[in-house]
Amino acid sequence: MNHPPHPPILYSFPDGASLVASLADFVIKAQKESIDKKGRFTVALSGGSLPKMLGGLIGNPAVKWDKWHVFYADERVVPLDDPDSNHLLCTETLFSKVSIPADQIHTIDTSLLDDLEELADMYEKELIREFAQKDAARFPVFDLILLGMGPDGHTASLFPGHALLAEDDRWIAWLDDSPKPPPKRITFTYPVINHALRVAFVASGAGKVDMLRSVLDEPELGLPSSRVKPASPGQLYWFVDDAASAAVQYSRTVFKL
Ligand SMILES: O=C(O)[C@H](O)[C@@H](O)[C@H](O)[C@H](O)COP(=O)(O)O
Repeated sequence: MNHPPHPPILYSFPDGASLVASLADFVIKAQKESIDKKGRFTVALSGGSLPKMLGGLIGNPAVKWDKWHVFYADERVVPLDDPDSNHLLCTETLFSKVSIPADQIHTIDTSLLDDLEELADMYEKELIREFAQKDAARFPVFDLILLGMGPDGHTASLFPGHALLAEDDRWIAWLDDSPKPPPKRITFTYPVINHALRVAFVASGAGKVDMLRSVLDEPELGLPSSRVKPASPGQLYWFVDDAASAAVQYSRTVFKL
């Protein structure tokens, strides 16, 4: 059956503080719906500024951290204590300040295997264990995948022109030729991203203005971030600031707290 995607919902905020606060409200609402339905909340995180943008959740009594199951939309294949590690970033920025049970944080443990394909297989198997029996679907259905957008339009570790943009079978892929260092990475594929119930991009700053316009107003360019189109009933959201959305023609919802 064909499930055409809903159009993206774009929320634009005057400043970082209101973006952070509204993103926290959005995540808490998604969390409540998921826990009410299934008793758990499955979330995928990315690197960049994203973990910091989740700061509105820290210390918020509405967040049921013990129900969170956290995964990585992508990871740089470096030691887990390397400053380039997304896991290190998320640990320092978020996990060390909240109480997610350690076995519910699904690290891509780069210390276990040198071989990228084996590492991707290992993480894919971990996802299959967590999702396949529970959701009985061909691809996992995440409650929420949180993504950033790079200045070249990449998201997760899906880069413009890369062969992985066409991957339609695997859940987890690997690459050793990332145009942005470090070169070795593990990443969710589009089938995983586009089966999620909710995908939210978070992007801020004037440095994103041209790329955000291209991604939203020129989907025909096929930029990696434009290819994020969760199938119905999934929904794509953009949480951005007004500096990033200044050139966008696509309809905007301006949030007032
Ligand atoms: O893996 C990487 O190279 C980065 O983590 C990258 O994917 C980042 O998430 C985006 O460039 C958005 O970054 P900002 O949100 O910091 O702009």
